[in-house]
Amino acid sequence: MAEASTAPPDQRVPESIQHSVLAEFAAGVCRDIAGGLLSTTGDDLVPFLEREVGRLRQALEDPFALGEGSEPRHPPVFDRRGRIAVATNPVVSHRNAIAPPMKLVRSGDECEFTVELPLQYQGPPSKLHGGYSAVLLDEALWKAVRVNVSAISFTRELTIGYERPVPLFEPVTVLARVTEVDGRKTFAEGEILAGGEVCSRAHGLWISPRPRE
Ligand SMILES: CCCCC/C=C\C/C=C\C/C=C\C/C=C\CCCC(=O)SCCNC(=O)CCNC(=O)[C@H](O)C(C)(C)COP(=O)(O)OP(=O)(O)OC[C@H]1O[C@@H](n2cnc3c(N)ncnc32)[C@H](O)[C@@H]1OP(=O)(O)O
Repeated sequence: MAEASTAPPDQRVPESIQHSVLAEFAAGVCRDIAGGLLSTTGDDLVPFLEREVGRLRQALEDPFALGEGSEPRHPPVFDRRGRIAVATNPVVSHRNAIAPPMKLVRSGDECEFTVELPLQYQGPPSKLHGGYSAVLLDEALWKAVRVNVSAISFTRELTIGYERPVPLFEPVTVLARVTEVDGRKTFAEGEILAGGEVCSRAHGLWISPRPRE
């Protein structure tokens, strides 16, 4: 077990680069299995699973081949209390197999993310499930609030407008920005775009908890 530290986040990584890269690679294989189980049937199923398990076995036999020159996206860090913190976020963490993962491209007054959604996120045929559009927008708008307001805030209201279906299997862009700060309340808005066209719009309210008396 790693010893406690008071080092700030991102200062100490309590596992080797190879293990962090291996964990993120394994999460990627889990994602590929999740998608492949929905697109692979009958006689193709066993060879598909053998291939995926084989990729994992090969990585376990030679983790250095994986880590060669690559950096983990989300290595564990020590949090402010000195506890090991793994990035569990179900939208952006490369170590979380249920995250697509959505990637931050630009951060500032406006935050921009890119993401490609595979089959496990399907609602209508070849289109994104609407509830998952809300997940992507919640995360993106929360990030814009996090970047622009120092206190941690939580989603209080989130309204989504579905204007066009969001396609699977191709890169889509998610944009988000803060529109107003009023004490503990921060208002934000954003969009999901595909091929330059707006598919979904969101606006919402984030509130930072009232300081303890
Ligand atoms: C490198 C360092 C990093 C450090 C990071 C450290 C820690 C990170 C920790 C956490 C990370 C958090 C999230 C990351 C994950 C996900 C990102 C996506 C975001 C989410 O997924 S997050 C989950 C879903 N989220 C919730 O789980 C919230 C549940 N909820 C609550 O926990 C409370 O609801 C709370 C605390 C939000 C507020 O509680 P409260 O009691 O303080 O609020 P209250 O009711 O007093 O309202 C205050 C003022 O807002 C006005 N007001 C209310 N509603 C309004 C409306 N609709 N329109 C206009 N005004 C409105 C009132 O009228 C009043 O106004 P006034 O002050 O003027 O009277």
